[in-house]
Amino acid sequence: MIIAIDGLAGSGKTTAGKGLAKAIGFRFISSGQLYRFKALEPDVDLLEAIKEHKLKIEWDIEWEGKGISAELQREEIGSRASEIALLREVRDEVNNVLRFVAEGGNYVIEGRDIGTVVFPEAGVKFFLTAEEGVRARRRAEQVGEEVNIAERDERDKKREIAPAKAAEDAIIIDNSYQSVEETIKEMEGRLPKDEFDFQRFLQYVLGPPVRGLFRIEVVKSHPLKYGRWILTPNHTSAWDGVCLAAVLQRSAYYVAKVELRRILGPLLSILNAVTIVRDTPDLKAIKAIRALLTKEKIVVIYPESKIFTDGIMGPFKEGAFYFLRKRMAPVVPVVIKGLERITVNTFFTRHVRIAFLDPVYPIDVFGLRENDISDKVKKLMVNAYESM
Ligand SMILES: Nc1ncnc2c1ncn2[C@@H]1O[C@H](COP(=O)(O)OP(=O)(O)OP(=O)(O)O)[C@@H](O)[C@H]1O
Ligand SMILES: Nc1ccn([C@@H]2O[C@H](COP(=O)(O)O)[C@@H](O)[C@H]2O)c(=O)n1
Repeated sequence: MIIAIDGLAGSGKTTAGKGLAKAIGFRFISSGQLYRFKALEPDVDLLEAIKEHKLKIEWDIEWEGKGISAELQREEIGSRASEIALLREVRDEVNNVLRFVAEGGNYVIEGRDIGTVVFPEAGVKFFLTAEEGVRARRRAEQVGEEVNIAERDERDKKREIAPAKAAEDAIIIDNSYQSVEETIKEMEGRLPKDEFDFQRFLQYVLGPPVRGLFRIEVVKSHPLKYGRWILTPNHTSAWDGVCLAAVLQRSAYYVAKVELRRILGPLLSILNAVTIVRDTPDLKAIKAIRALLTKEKIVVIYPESKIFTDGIMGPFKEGAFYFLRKRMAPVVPVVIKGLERITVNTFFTRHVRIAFLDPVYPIDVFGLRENDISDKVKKLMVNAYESM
């Protein structure tokens, strides 16, 4: 999901955008930083640098392994950036890079034309504004020098290509007299929520007893309330899907082998399962998963594809990482420990621990093959399992 934040200089796009991204577990990109980088290094081909992993633009810009945000923040660079931002070829280059990096990810992206030009299909669009005097004072405090914000506003608003303006469907927030926290809270309150379904009902009703019965402890969490995610848990028991559902704040769509339909029948659909024929490229299932991700849902795919009861993870099938390599969604590796070799005698003495590892985004694995991606994620999961 893309959340676009546009607005004029000093309206708080970067500060509130980063805060929102942290609160909801998304990554953040400042497009202004890219224009600033282009002003500083005009000869660098941005897309090539990204593909070679030399330029990192998420959160703060890193160039050849070095953070350069302080340098980019200088007023002189900001002013030069707003001049080169008038040029069509520079805008096209920056926009291509933004679209390339963000494809299939969950991002908050700030700028002047994110909702109007770069991502007109963004899931939510905000336009932040504040009185000119307030913005000028904020900017001056940030850079420690007097700032002519009116001149920059004029250039950004009146330029012919992609002028800074609110998209027709943008939510406009005037934060002149708001704290940063109030602005973030207001934005989060405007994000689209999932519709209530049967699985969500079960999570409400059965979540607390299941958490109590298995003494579930989430040892590492990641916010998953919004956006599209693929969860790839290890599979030690038929109960791990139940334990996972009991700690999620949303419904998830479980990818299950088609044979389960014979046992569970229509209950499978009510529980949001997507059935898959194993060991073949099941195009129907791939299409169904792609559609769910486009609708910003959570999909659970077991990379081992069957249960390994003894706590030693089995070989990972590459299919789970197809959607990551095809840039459709980030993967959150999930490690579940404490359900191994479950028997009637040990059922009531379980202490289940669950870790949601840091998400792996399509851009992180650009250039890797599916089996390299699967090895990389398995290594992360095995290390986490052994340390839990
Ligand atoms: N309600 C608020 N929301 C966001 N930022 C605020 C708010 N109140 C004060 N600020 C302050 O405003 C300053 C300017 O914010 P920020 O740099 O995020 O603006 P910006 O819109 O990204 O500006 P630019 O486009 O020039 O980079 C920051 O120091 C921030 O702490
Ligand atoms: N989407 C964008 C983002 C920025 N610009 C131009 O870059 C200048 C620097 O941006 P900051 O947000 O870091 O201040 C800005 O003044 C704009 O001229 C842009 O055109 N489009």
